[in-house]
Amino acid sequence: MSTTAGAAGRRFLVGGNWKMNGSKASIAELAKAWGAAKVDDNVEVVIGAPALYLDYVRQQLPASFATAAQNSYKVASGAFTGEISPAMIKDVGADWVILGHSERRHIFKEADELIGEKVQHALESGLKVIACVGELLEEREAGDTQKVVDRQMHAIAGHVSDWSRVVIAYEPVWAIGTGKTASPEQAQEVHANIRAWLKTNVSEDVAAATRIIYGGSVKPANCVELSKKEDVDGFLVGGASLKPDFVDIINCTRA
Ligand SMILES: O=C(CO)COP(=O)(O)O
Repeated sequence: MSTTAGAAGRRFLVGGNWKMNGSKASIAELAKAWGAAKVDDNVEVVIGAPALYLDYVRQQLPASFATAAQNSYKVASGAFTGEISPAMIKDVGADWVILGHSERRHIFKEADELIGEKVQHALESGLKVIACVGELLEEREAGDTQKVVDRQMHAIAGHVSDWSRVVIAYEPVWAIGTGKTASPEQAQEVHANIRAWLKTNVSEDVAAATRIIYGGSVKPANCVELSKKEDVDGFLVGGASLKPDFVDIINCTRA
């Protein structure tokens, strides 16, 4: 899609996923750079910060940037050492949570069903959700990309009460942190298939309205071409969201 609200009317969304990176000093520096930059205000920006810094990030970032946690548990409170809840995320002023990221799935062994339960509880608690799907390299090479993504979509969709608060992030695992971006054609193919899956399994309206964003080695140098694809409604950016020129990615549909 070449404009910030294309023919389908989906607002372009650029998310930053800082993962386990940053410090108070680096956050203050980034916030200063971004605050001084010219940012396309048609684009929705969501910054996923480490939970510990959410409160600080909310204070530092421009008010138009929303904030996200990178994970949350499936209940509001209780004896779950080390976990955080959607209620806590909201309490510190963040509106979003990223769930089902491939690092949660593969390093921390989160299963489809748990991710579905987390999505359900986050939505019931009033958060907006960036729900991630994506295949491993061996799954792509075996020709199983769509089978894997469909299975992950099924586990998420069964728990969604309000699709207007869900964004799907397609992040092929082989493209994350590797410098190997999916080509615009590869991204478009999977995004179109996800939209078709939504049409068949949820509804035509949800399929048309839901934003499907791409993640995996997105940077200023490749974001413009990716953004031109019809079913690419934004990005979830890892490493490049820790740099001042992340604003070039936010502004990519103006390029
Ligand atoms: O995992 C990602 C975003 O959630 C992508 O990370 P990179 O942009 O560093 O490849």
